[in-house]
Amino acid sequence: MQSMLWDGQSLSLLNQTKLPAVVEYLKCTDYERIGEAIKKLEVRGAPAIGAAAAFAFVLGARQSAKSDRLLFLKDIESVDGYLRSTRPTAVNLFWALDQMMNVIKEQSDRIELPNLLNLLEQKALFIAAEDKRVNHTMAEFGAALFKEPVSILTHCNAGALATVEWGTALGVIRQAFSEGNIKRVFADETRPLLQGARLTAFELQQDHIPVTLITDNMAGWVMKNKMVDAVIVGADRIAANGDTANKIGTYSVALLSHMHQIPFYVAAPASTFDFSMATGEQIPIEERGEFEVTHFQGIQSAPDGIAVFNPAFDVTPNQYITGIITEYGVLKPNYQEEIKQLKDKMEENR
Ligand SMILES: CSC[C@H]1O[C@H](OP(=O)(O)O)[C@H](O)[C@@H]1O
Repeated sequence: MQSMLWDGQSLSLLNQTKLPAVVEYLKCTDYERIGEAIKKLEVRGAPAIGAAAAFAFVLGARQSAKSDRLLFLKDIESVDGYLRSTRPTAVNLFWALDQMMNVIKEQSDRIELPNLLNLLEQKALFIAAEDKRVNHTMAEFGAALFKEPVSILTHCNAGALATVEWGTALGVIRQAFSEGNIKRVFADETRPLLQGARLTAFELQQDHIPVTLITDNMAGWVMKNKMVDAVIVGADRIAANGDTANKIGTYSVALLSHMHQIPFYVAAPASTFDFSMATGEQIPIEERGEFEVTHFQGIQSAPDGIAVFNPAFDVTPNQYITGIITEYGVLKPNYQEEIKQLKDKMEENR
């Protein structure tokens, strides 16, 4: 199941708001439509958002292509600005757009426009290919944590549908399953948009991985009853001290894991780290509309006019995180120092 497909002229996005009942691809031929898909969570998940934005940037650059170099640069700035405005929390969106803008800054006054457009497409393709490679590398490091069959709880969807392929948290689970070390996966349904019920349960069932769906308020009880050996979740932004933003409800799962002395792992590529943010206090938390909370599958489930608070993410302080699984290995506390070393490794690889 591919979250997106690039054919050289358009980006086809698997419409995740329709899953699991309907498998439908949206053929996007302009950057605004991809931006709209990110806003509406037709495509969602930090790495998937980053890759989709990179291809949107390619389409936007082609739409902006004109002989006047200054006008082209002005247009591309507005394409970049629009894409950056689509969702605020997943840093992969901004990381990917920085990668694309760097091509413009480094090359735009050195090469002809057709060659620049080709370079941009190569960069977007590289971002997508790297996501696939990184997910598999990270999965091997994560699976090595488990030497015998375990039951895992996960929250939201950090699978192939949240990335270009394979997944981060679900990538670790897929690898551990292939090594015979997954007994069962508990998937939190993940209110209000049900990424766990609609997407994680769907992905794992498709892969014949034993998955049990639970409502979010059951996580504590399955832990209390010793039905969970470890928790693995994804991430949308990790601060320089290891504080991690992820889907709303993750913080509660982390506290429950701590209370029940269950290892709590975050799985995320290096592109999810925000080295400019000292702690999680500074991570912008997206707030979404009330309809998502007052309606369940389109049916009103709360009184008219009720006040609603709908933060799409929360932040788990680093002290509740047992390890952060990356393509560079599993980071352990003291995260400040380990994340600095990760940053140095990234710069060496550049
Ligand atoms: C592999 S990152 C997935 C990450 O993104 C999800 O948020 P959303 O569905 O709103 O894009 C959730 O936080 C996942 O853990």
